[in-house]
Amino acid sequence: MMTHSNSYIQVVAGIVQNQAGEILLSSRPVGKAYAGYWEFAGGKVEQNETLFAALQREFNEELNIHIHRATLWQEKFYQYEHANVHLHFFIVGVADWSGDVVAREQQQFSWQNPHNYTISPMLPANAALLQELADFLK
Ligand SMILES: Nc1nc2c([nH]c(=O)n2[C@H]2C[C@H](O)[C@@H](COP(=O)(O)OP(=O)(O)OP(=O)(O)O)O2)c(=O)[nH]1
Repeated sequence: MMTHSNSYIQVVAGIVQNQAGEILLSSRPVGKAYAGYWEFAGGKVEQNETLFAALQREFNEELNIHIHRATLWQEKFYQYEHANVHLHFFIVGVADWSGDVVAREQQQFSWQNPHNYTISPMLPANAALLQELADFLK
């Protein structure tokens, strides 16, 4: 069991589903590390913030949607050249969010079929997870 809570930045990311069984991907804005790469919306957890509160805050800030409920699905550790991250991936089912999706931070968003992505590149830390997700959602 890895315990890296001191040296690893805590990050939350949400896998939001729609009625068509698609999942929501976001592109990283210009100016950030890996700008233009696709990821699940989310971001760094702040001091004294729960993972779920961070997820709610990031989705409101970035995509204008409200998360009512989310289920922690997977955790991953990854070492980038810019940071070491402890990623917490949440599944947000079709009934677990509301609002109209609006890209509020100069990013793009795209609803994607988890069995057939038409966008790239994806963040390298997510490669294995995207495979597991296709199996999980089939
Ligand atoms: N949001 C998100 N981040 C991910 C995913 N996969 C992955 O490796 N990451 C990494 C990229 C970044 O190093 C880190 C998230 O940090 P960030 O810089 O985007 O967070 P933030 O929005 O809070 O950034 P900032 O306010 O500090 O600019 O986690 C993912 O699917 N979603």
